[in-house]
Amino acid sequence: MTSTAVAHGLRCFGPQVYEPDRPMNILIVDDQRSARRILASILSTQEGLVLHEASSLDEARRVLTTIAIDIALIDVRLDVDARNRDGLVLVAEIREKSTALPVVVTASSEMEEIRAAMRAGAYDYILKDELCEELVLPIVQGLGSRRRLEHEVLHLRARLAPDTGVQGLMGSSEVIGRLRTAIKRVVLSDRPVLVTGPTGSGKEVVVRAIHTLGPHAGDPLLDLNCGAIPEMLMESQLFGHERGAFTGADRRQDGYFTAVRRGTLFLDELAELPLLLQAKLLRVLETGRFRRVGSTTEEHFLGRVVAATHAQLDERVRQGRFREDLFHRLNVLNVRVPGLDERTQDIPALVAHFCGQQTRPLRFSEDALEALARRSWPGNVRQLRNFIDRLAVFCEDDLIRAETVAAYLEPSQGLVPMDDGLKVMAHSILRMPVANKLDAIESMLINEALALAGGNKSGAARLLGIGRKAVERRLERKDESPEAE
Ligand SMILES: Nc1ncnc2c1ncn2[C@@H]1O[C@H](COP(=O)(O)OP(=O)(O)OP(=O)(O)O)[C@@H](O)[C@H]1O
Repeated sequence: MTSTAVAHGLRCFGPQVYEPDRPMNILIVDDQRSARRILASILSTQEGLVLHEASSLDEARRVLTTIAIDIALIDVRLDVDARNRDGLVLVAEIREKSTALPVVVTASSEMEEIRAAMRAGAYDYILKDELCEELVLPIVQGLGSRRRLEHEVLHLRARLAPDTGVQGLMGSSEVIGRLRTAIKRVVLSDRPVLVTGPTGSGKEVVVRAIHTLGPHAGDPLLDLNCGAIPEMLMESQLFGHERGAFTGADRRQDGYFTAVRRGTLFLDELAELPLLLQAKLLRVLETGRFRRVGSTTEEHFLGRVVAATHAQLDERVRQGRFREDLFHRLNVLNVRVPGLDERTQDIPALVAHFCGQQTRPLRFSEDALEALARRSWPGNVRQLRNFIDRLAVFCEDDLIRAETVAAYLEPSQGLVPMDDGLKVMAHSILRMPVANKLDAIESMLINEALALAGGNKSGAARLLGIGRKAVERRLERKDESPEAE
């Protein structure tokens, strides 16, 4: 086998990486070197193509496992034996397991073979007795345009995402903007994704957006809670099982790895996955293959794994409760969903969204929204949603005011604890476009305190929690500073 491109090291038969500007990978499969050379010399006149060659079915499979092949030109007979039809086997396998576009290369006298190839899913055929630029290049160029269009559609879909796939993700803060960008980036790859963030922050919403925006949104999104079922049962749910594999296995059963097809397998609460299954999952991610319980035959996993956890996985690794190699494998594409306290600016949009889901009209006054922003939300967006659901049931007024918020909040849900409150404040101050933030904040605080105390320095000092002299010193310093002139 010769391969002029660096292998992408991807995970399964027909890996997909959507990069519109990358060169087109062409695989020439023929047992005769001279035939491969002729095709290669015709194609080498074209820019933007990277050629790969394979002389047998097995070699072709190996190339397809490691390189994102776009077009495969396949001789039907891959052996001196005239009965050999390995090329047709390859066409069928490619259509089942890959996004490569197969084209058969055969003699014009073999009409039956051509028909069989088209039935197996070949996109076109090239006649061996007419191998020339005029006939080969239009086919390859046509399929190349098709592939580029597919890539472009994916990119455009991802760019238009604010109005489509991430529409369930409410909020307009900078933080949520960055989250949307991260989602759109990971959609362009087919590697596993790890979604992290505190409980109730919206990890599942993010996983759904990744699936919806991806190229296989029409295939299933299956979710499995790794902490909810016993290990044995989980293994058979994930991998499927053969008839008689264990007591009660009275028929062969597909698992999630099969049923998901090219869709998304969402492993929720990943940190709870038992160690044995962690090893098995790693193998699937590395080889793209798995075995049912009780089977000796390997099958291909075609979908994408997206895992979520609110646990600190690196901490679990240190404790020996989570495999380091699996952590690194998954952590390549990490999407972090921030907690609600990091994006209190999103509260009005979230409130409007959840109010819109009620069966009665409900709205919040400005001061009520401010009161919500001052509270801590350890249960994050889920807790906010539950709070609004509760108000919708128990509160008679349609307009919610700050007093109502205070009355209906759970007693345990006090104001933001002082440290946390200061932290949230510090986060937003640090993002402000102000040159000297420390000075700006100090003078703002002093001015506010003076205004509240009616210009009385002692009153302002009491509000600030410092002495009157300290207030005066700071006011003098302010007057002397160059900006004050
Ligand atoms: N940005 C958001 N916009 C709209 N709804 C949201 C948003 N984030 C979360 N939600 C809603 O909040 C609730 C909790 O979200 P979700 O289940 O995605 O959280 P999670 O992080 O997966 O929680 P857990 O860690 O407990 O599994 C859901 O009802 C979800 O629809």
